Amino acid sequence: MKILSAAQTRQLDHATLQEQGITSVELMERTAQAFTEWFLGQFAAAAAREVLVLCGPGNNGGDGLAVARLLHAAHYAVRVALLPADKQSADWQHNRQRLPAAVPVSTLGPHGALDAPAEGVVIDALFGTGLSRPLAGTAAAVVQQLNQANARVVAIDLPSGLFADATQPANSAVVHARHTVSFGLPKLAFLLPQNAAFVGEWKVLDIGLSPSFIAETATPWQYTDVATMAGALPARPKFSHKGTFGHALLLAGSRGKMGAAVLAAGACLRGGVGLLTAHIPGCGYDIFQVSQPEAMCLTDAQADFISELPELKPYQAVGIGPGLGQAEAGVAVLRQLLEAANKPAEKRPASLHLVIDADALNLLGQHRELLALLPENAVLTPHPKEFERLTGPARDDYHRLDLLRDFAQRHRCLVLLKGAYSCLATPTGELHFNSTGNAGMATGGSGDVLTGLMLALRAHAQLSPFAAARLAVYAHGRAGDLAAAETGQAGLVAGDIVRFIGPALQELARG
Ligand SMILES: NC(=O)C1=CN([C@@H]2O[C@H](COP(=O)(O)OP(=O)(O)OC[C@H]3O[C@@H](n4cnc5c(N)ncnc54)[C@H](OP(=O)(O)O)[C@@H]3O)[C@@H](O)[C@H]2O)[C@@H](O)CC1
Ligand SMILES: [K+]
Repeated sequence: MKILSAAQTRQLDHATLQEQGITSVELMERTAQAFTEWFLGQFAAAAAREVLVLCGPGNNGGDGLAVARLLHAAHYAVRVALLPADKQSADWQHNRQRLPAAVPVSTLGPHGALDAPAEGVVIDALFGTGLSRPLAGTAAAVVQQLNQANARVVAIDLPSGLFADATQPANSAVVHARHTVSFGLPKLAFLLPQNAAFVGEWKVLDIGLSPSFIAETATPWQYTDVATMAGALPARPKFSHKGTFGHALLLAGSRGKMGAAVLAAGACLRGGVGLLTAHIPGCGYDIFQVSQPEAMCLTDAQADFISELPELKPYQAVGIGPGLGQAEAGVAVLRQLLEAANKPAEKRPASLHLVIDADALNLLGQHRELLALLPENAVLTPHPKEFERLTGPARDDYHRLDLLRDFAQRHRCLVLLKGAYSCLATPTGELHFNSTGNAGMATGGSGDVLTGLMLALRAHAQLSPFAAARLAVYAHGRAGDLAAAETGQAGLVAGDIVRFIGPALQELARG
């Protein structure tokens, strides 16, 4: 699913009107009906039936007026408060006229009490995608009052004061919504941690916006949802054997961190790899063999950390990082691996796929000269701190996305920035935000599980580097969601994610 800019969203609205031969008032009515239907489902309890709708001067306010009329018709106790303005949009005026006289209407002032319903809901229809500058004056005062009242706020389209696709100045007034209900496509702002307190739970409702305009419009931002991923895992051919699904090598573990190697290996095996060999420090041999009998095991000359790179010929994919530690010997191993992957094709296995994570990323951050050796389509899986060690600090989440895009393009690699909406950057400059996963997965070992699953899918001959990476992050999140349904988020541990990789992949299998 694409994510469009605020400007493209306006064009999409216009294209929809032209294509479907409807007026903007009719589209506004469709929008208000979709919102109201969602609202009735969400707030059916008697106590929630007192509603204050705050309306700005544009079409977002027009949506609010139409919603007020529809909720009044559904027997909610609705009040409307208008933001004073020099002019209102034509569709706003249309819906103002249609508002039944029985709905009380007041005008907001900078000092007047907001009088938010204690048990009910405030609908924020002050500003949407037409926000052209930070809020000031009465609008800012109203938003501050609203936030202080700690009211249950539902924002229409966007929390007022929040830009759809750009950062707003620090300390500017933005509504803190419990729910944000938007239309057609998600907005970039919803996916960034810095906006979490403003956006709350978000939802996108289908209002039949022009599919052809969406298909033809170019955007770097994509949202990987369930529809995107249907059938993403190729079926296993009947006459396949273990070689069909690749032989992966995992370089992982150090004294005290063998669990990372065990978890990554488990995820790789559950990810459907044909064969897995792990190269681990000597101290981990018994631990590893006992806990992962399906994997083969090579031990390093060193007992406590990895100091050697094994012969790479048998493998299609190599994963390095989980529990590696930051011993200096790891730098030489990483350098040798990158050099081997860069050697001319006849001297190394065809298409050696690399997955680089955790301590291997920290080593890269400490030795940035190694970045020049990254082979094309290597996948790096940093969390924001690890990413910062590679690129330097970001000013805000939008700047971080710029750094991410730039890094992936410059080094021609895939970079997965992990977070609530993990973002996969491609060498061609696309940013794919993942939709699965939950806060229970913010727990030790979760990243190691992702590395193992990523490794399995990169070893899979039928998946392109990008398809494998996107599938891995989606399935990892989905496995976490299935696990949390059983354990709850607090009780979820990384091993639970491994257990649910099979069911998650099964949902995504091509029929
Ligand atoms: N078009 C359609 O068919 C559909 C549209 N839909 C709905 O319309 C919404 C977009 O509507 P919109 O474009 O009218 O913008 P909106 O956010 O209401 O505000 C614009 C007004 O606010 C003003 N203004 C801006 N910033 C300000 C500030 N800081 N402080 C004070 N004033 C400020 C601005 O004035 P100006 O910038 O010109 O000075 C202008 O007067 C969209 O989010 C969705 O809810 C849906 O129903 C789907 C169908
Ligand atoms: K709004």
